[in-house]
Amino acid sequence: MCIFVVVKLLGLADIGSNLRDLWIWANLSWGFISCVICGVQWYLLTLIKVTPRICRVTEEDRRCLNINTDCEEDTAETEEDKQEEEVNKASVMRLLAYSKPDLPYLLAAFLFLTLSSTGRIFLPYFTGQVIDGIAIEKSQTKFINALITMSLITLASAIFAGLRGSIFTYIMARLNLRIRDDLFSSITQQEIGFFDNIRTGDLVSRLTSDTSTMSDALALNINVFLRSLITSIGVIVFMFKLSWKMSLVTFAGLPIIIIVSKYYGTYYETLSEKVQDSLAKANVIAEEALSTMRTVRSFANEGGEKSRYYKALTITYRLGVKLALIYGGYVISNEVFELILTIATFYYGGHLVITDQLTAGNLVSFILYQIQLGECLDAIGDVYTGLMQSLGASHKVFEYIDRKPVIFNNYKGYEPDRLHGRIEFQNVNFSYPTRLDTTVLKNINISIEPGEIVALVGPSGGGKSSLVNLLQHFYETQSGQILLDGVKIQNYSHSYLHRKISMVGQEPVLYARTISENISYGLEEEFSQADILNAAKLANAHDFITKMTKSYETETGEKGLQISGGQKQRIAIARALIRNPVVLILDEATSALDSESEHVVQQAIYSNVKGRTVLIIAHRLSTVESADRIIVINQGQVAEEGRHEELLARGGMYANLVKRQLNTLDMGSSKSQTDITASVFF
Ligand SMILES: Nc1ncnc2c1ncn2[C@@H]1O[C@H](COP(=O)(O)OP(=O)(O)OP(=O)(O)O)[C@@H](O)[C@H]1O
Repeated sequence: MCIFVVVKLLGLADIGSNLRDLWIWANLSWGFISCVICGVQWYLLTLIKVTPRICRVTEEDRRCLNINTDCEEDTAETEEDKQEEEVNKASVMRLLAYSKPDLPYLLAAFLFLTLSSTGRIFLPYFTGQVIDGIAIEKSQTKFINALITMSLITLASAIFAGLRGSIFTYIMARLNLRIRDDLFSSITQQEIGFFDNIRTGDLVSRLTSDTSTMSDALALNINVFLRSLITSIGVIVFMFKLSWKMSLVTFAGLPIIIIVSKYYGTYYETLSEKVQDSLAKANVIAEEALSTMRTVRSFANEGGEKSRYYKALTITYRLGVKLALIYGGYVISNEVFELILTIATFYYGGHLVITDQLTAGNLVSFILYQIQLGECLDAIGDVYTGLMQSLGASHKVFEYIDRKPVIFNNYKGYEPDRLHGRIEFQNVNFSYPTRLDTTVLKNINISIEPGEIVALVGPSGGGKSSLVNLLQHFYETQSGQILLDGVKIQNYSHSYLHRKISMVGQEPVLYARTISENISYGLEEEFSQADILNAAKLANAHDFITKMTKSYETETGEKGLQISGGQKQRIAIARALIRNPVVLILDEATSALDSESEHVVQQAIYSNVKGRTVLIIAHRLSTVESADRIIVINQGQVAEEGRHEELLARGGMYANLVKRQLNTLDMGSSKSQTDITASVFF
């Protein structure tokens, strides 16, 4: 109907009707009004489809009519859309606020953008002038003048475009730096429970791809959007100036192209999102397999992992096929509509040139403008999708940047000059945040004196590691408190607490750095080379380190994979000892050592414990028996406590476990004494 109105107007103008006649405009207005009414009707029809009216159908109707929950889905979808819109609005504001420090650069970039876009608008006009000068007027002066003007405009526009591009890229780099820094710092502040619940791959993709997509929003999409918008406005003005009749032909056909593009675009976008999601799932599978390649190899499960990955990829592939079909349909229909529009323009333009209503040069200019407008509208469409993607990504990034950790790390807390190392657990009850329904520690009351060596023993899963996790303030207790020298651990400064309490964990993590850097990890220049050597000697690591060709400068590889398990443990012990901690926690820290090395390390620890409280979690009898006190933890409770001999005499759980252990050893009478002391206790 729109096209009909336009064609009627052009036809009347062409047969020489007086366009000032009222009846002509009344007729055209009627056509236009009916067009609007038609649009409104279509809109109302679409609304009916998604109104929750069907939802008022009773349960009985639903059963009789076998109506499913589609209507609920529809309403849910509209709710979701609304929410997404709100989120996008908030993200735009946030993104703009984030760009505040770049305001001077942004203003400069926008200035150059306006200048370069304005320059580009004049180019087709002068191209037409050159053609008119050559072909119609055959005037050398006219075409040379037009050529010079065109060259100057092109040159200026190129310089401005270059300046615009580099400033936007610079802004993008600055924005990226700020966002990544803020995001990484926010993530590293989160409580340990947060990391229990989230995949590392997820966080890494926030840090890498989402932050890039997000800065693209500003530097790339907004740049392209504004550039295309300014050019489009200028182009439309020129088109109407050259020929209002031809402009009407162009704009009559344009809505069809826009509707087709939007229809396909929305569908394409939804499918693309699905492809991205399925690809992310496949990536998780690949990441898991690649990061555990040793385990995969040792179970010879390469085939299993391959087929898991292939299955995930097949989903992406199927979606990809659908996407390809949709894309094909889109390109064909788009090209056909564009062809129709071009033919209409040439046909009508040719008619205008032949009837002397338009010059040939102006026709060429007009067609160039038409192409430019098509490009700009295409770019605006693409930018919209890109902008939405960026906003989606920025929403996720801001969610992490804004997240307040559940456990607050006190950065300016209590820092006494001297710490004695008295530890008290008072009525502690604890569940992990990921499993709140399971109480891991139940009413724990333990008091450890400064300088005492306490061994925590008990069956696996009893709660020993959870106790030391709490002592390091990795988690918050549900009730009760943990005191260090009579002060709640949460009142201490974060860095002070972790300088005074050092831990060597069950699977010590080394970084892909040199041995020397691993031992001094986190110490920031407050140590000497002698300190590193001393700590390594205490941990019985010095000898094996100096035997390596690069000695302390040997790289340990990713997660310390280039050295043995026992060597890794000794470096981790040296890393704990260099801090000269008041409380030393060894959670199965010597389990990978042979009994000889373990003995040396233990001697080193025991002879250096003066003024140091040591908490040892161990399964080996040799490690446990020489402790000042043994605490048996079973099912989250303190089952028994006392010295080795006392507990043996008491004949309780500890004694039973020792007896059972020794019986097992008696049966293997060929074992040496070393084997006995090294054997697994619990
Ligand atoms: N991060 C966690 N999230 C949820 N539950 C956990 C977590 N870590 C441990 N648990 C659970 O808490 C309970 C106590 O585990 P903990 O590691 O403290 O036992 P443990 O005595 O140190 O065992 P082991 O001797 O095998 O190291 C177990 O049931 C375990 O499954």
